[in-house]
Formats: sequence, structure tokens, C-alpha cells
Amino acid sequence: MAILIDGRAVAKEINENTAERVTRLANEGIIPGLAVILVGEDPASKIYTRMKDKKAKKLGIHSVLSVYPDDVRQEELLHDIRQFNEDKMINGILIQEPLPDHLDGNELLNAIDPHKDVDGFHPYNVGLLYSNANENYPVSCTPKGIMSLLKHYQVKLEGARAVVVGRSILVGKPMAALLENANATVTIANRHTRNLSEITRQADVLVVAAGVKHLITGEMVKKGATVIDVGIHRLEDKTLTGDVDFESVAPIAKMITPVPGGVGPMTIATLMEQTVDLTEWSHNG
Ligand SMILES: NC(=O)C1=CN([C@@H]2O[C@H](COP(=O)(O)OP(=O)(O)OC[C@H]3O[C@@H](n4cnc5c(N)ncnc54)[C@H](OP(=O)(O)O)[C@@H]3O)[C@@H](O)[C@H]2O)C=CC1
Ligand SMILES: Nc1nc(=O)c2c([nH]1)NC[C@@H]1CN(c3ccc(C(=O)N[C@@H](CCC(=O)O)C(=O)O)cc3)C=[N+]21
Repeated sequence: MAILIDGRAVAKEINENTAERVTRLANEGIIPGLAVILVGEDPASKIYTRMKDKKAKKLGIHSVLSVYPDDVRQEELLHDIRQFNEDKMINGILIQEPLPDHLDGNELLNAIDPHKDVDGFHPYNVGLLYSNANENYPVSCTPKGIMSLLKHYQVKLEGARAVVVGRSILVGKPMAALLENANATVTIANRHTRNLSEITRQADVLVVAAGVKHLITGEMVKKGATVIDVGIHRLEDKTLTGDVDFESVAPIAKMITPVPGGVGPMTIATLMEQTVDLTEWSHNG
């Protein structure tokens, strides 16, 4: 049976460290600020943005949750984003995904000041990640949190074969870039990938972010692999499960993340950590 990667425990450590950093900043009269933009009534988004708001406040971060109706106009959002850009109390701005179809998400993203782009989705920051730039910049919180987990559990990445299932701008693409920057040899799979199991079976490190319940089963995993499950699916009985069929994969893997209690808590902890990063960077020139 695989070692269980405890995302809650590592997230707790990160949050404790973040709280200490917030206290240190407070002594200099600085309070980190986070603005979360939520459009519409998606129930999951409502839960996640509330969790982020609550955690921020608990850590001493100034948190603003801006909620808009489903039919909000693009111009109103652009106006408010620009206002957050100018606001000295705000260090991080996040637009919760998914957005309603009538909005141009790219234009909204591009309107965020890259130095306040706490999700790391702005093309400027994506470019820095792809060039493995030697400077401070924000990176998408879920893959960054996964890197913290891998480091905490001392998973060797240099020279390892890594496979990422999924290529979203939120998870798959930045995950692959981070693994590559850590000198792994990376393959990215998508919906059109032929013989997925042939590819996943080569992975020393397998990260699954496809949004397909139990896509990965035991016979698709190499013995001794480290398996990271990003997927989140709510079942009829309200329990959560992932993109990985835990039951058949856990006996084969060396280490595995559970759902819940794996990647999810790390995403939020990393968001808080990165809000404080952005605050410190903005004050250190
Ligand atoms: N725990 C956490 O903190 C987070 C969890 N999530 C969860 O992770 C999952 C993925 O999220 P996200 O990246 O935003 O999802 P998207 O739907 O944006 O992307 C899914 C990706 O998976 C690919 N894909 C879908 N089906 C297959 C398949 N059968 N074989 C290979 N590739 C496939 C798609 O390929 P193509 O590009 O060809 O369509 C696409 O690139 C979701 O369940 C989401 O809820 C997301 C963010 C954070
Ligand atoms: N701009 C943007 N940034 C995001 O980071 C972002 C987003 N949009 N849209 C949606 C996804 C999803 N996401 C999660 C965050 C925390 C948990 C989490 O804490 N999960 C807990 C369980 C929570 C529960 O019980 O519901 C766990 O896995 O243990 C999950 C998923 C962030 N996302």
C-alpha cells in the first residue's frame, strides 16, 4: 500500500508560516490584501471563494470578496479590476473560474497588473514560467502547491519521467512547466492522446488533472510511481472523489494523494502564501 501524501498537514505548515510572515509585515505597518472576483451562482465556486476569504481573514490577510451577478457587463469588471490595480491595500487579484460565456476572460486577465496576478495566469507571468526566469513571479497555485508537496515528500524530479494528464492554463500547462524547470522529462496528454495507458505507465511521477472521474486505474500506473490526483468530483452522496481510482492505484503506487485532503488544501495554502509573496516583492522593489 502506498504512502499517503497528507496535503492537509503540509498545508497547515505552510499556513502557520504564512501567519508568521503576516505578523512580521504587520510590525512594519503592512497588511497583505487579496481581492477575489466571483461572477454568477456556480455552487462550487461559491464554496471555494468563501473558503479562500475565510482562510485569508484567519491568517490576518485583508480580504475583499467581490460578487457579481451572472449578467454583469465586461466593462464593469474591467473597471473594478483597474481599481484594484490602483488600490494600495490590494496585493493580489484573482478571478474565480469558470466565468459565464458572455465574458471575455482573456481580456479580464490581461487587465490585471502582472505584479498583482496572484493566480499567475497573466501571459507575462506565464512567459516568465516558460523561460524559467531567474526572478520572482507568481505561478498558478495548484501546480505550485503540488511542487511543495513533492518537495516535502522528497520526490526526486531530476531525470524522472513525469506525465501530466490535462493541459489547462489553470493546472496542466503550468504543472508541466514546473516539472520541466525541475529537470524532469515531461509528457503532456490531452483528449486526443492515443494509448493513454502506454504513456501513463512510463511515469515515475504522474499528475492527473483531466476532470474525468476515475480516469486512471491501477493497470495504467507503473509500480512505485508517485501519483498526484488534482481532480475533484462530488458524488451523489456528497462525498468527494478524484480523477484517480484510488482503490486500484494505491496498492501499486509508492506515494499517492487522497481526495479530499491532498491537492485541494495545498491550493488554498499556496494562494495565501503567494499573496504574501506578492506583498513582500512589491515592498522590496
Ligand atoms: N484540487 C484543486 O485544487 C483543483 C482541482 N481542480 C480539478 O481538476 C480537474 C481538472 O481541472 P482543469 O484543468 O481546470 O480542467 P479543464 O477541463 O480545463 O481541463 C481538462 C484537461 O484534461 C484533458 N482531458 C480530458 N479528458 C481527457 C482524457 N480522457 N484523456 C486525456 N486528457 C483528457 C483535456 O484535454 P483537451 O485540452 O484536449 O480538451 C484538458 O486539457 C477538475 O476536476 C477540477 O475540478 C482544478 C483546479 C484546482
Ligand atoms: N481563478 C481560479 N483559481 C483557482 O485556484 C481555482 C479556480 N479559479 N476555479 C476552481 C478551481 C478549484 N480550486 C480548488 C480549491 C480548493 C479545493 C479544496 O480545498 N478542496 C478540499 C475539499 C473541499 C471541499 O470539501 O469541498 C480537498 O480537496 O480536500 C479544491 C479546489 C481552485 N480553483
